[in-house]
Amino acid sequence: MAATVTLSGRTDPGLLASLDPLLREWLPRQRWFAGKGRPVTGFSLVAATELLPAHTRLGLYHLLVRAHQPAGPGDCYQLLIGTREALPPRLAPALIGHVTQGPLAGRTVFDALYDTRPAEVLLEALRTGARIGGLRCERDPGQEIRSGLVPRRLTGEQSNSSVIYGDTFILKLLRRVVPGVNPDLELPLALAREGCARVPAPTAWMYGDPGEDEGEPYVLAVLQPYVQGAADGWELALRELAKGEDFATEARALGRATAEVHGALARALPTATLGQAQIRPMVDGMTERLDAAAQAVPALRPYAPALRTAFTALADLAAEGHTWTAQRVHGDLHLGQCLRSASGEWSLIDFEGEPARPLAERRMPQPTVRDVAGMLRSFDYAAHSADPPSPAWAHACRAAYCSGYAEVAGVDPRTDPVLLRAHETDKAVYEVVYEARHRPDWLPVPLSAIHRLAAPDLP
Ligand SMILES: Nc1ncnc2c1ncn2[C@@H]1O[C@H](COP(=O)(O)OP(=O)(O)O)[C@@H](O)[C@H]1O
Ligand SMILES: O=P(O)(O)O[C@H]1O[C@H](CO)[C@@H](O[C@H]2O[C@H](CO)[C@@H](O)[C@H](O)[C@H]2O)[C@H](O)[C@H]1O
Repeated sequence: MAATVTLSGRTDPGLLASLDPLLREWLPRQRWFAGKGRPVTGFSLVAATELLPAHTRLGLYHLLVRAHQPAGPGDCYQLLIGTREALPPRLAPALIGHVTQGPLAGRTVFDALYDTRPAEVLLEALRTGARIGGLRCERDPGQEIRSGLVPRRLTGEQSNSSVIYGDTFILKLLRRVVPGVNPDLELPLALAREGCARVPAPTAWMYGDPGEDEGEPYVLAVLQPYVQGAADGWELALRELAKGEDFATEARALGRATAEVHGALARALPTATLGQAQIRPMVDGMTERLDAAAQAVPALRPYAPALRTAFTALADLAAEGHTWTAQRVHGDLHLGQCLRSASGEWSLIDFEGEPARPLAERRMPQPTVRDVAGMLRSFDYAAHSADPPSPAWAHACRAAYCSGYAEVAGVDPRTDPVLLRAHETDKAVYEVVYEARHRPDWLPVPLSAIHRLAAPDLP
């Protein structure tokens, strides 16, 4: 590991000032930038660690940078910034820009996750349990990490950024970070302790010291075994749809896998009973999200009154004295979070929850139907992304998934239609906002579901 120097934003204000104009251009263009649609008005440095000396052939900074935007304190992002005199052509897509002022004047800066050496530096830090300035790595002593594994950046649309090492491990570098326990590490660790093999067990992870006035460290990165030769559920579903094949057998297996993970989470972490006092704020949250979504996406507005009845029906049941069990759940389960290994076994990944929600909310016990609703929506998504759309395919998958779930959990999610409809509606509303913000071309897919959910009794 190279010698390291810890810098502090407060003692080296020139560093961020020199990057500022470049980051203003580059950051909002990144898929993982959460503040789309609002201008970035400035940056402040939460932490800076020099991992490779800045003025050598390849310099490397680890930065936690707060991007200020109108309304609110702004989000904190994890950046791995490489500096070189010039970029070789292979790194052209990683370009952030050419620095003209301050301590890095004359250097070209780039997203260092595209480069091999910075990715090797990260793995080495994790392998050795390094402490570098405010960065602190920990690892599972029971899992071996060989040195010298060759890194390659995962391409594709992601909420974070990942690097695969020699087809053995995958490292997820969280991009928008908040201080505190992150379910993307917390839940897989708990499941590993419980002996649940449906989720890759974390091998090593990295924390960042909190900034001033922040109590808890940041979880910055998680390394886990790479499921070799895996295909994700979304790819597989689209492939079968294109061939006109049904997916019910896989959907059933996915239902069983989901129920196994839920069972292990219920054993590993606290559960709760939800009565009126807990359902009321849950329903208020769903209603507020719907109102905010209707505000942001005009196409949703005509449906809002009918969608609201899905939430009031749940509140009414609670008022009559119904109670529900809640536990920790995945929180953002969809086909893309399910990996089928070469041997046909399903694993679940990405326990971060819905990235836009506050951490405390994502860590609260919830009805397991939240995840079931996510998967049911996903079958619908696949069927309505197909040309022509295939509602019958979605219907068969949804039924098979619920049956598979019931085989393991002992309870079929369809036996509580009010709870299920409220969660599916909440999910579809989330998707409308997500697509409007990130992939406007996809907006018709959740909107078609909104149309159906608003008129549940139509054939
Ligand atoms: N353990 C794993 N084995 C194989 N591929 C993985 C593994 N974990 C993640 N992936 C791949 O990486 C992609 C992104 O991972 P994910 O945890 O969903 O990140 P993000 O939060 O950025 O969406 C997944 O869609 C999957 O293709
Ligand atoms: O990036 P994440 O995997 O954490 O999740 C976000 O992006 C997903 C899209 O990549 C989005 O999922 C939606 O689109 C999927 C098809 O691409 C579909 O299978 C899902 O059912 C649908 O929700 C997810 O909502 C978002 O949080």
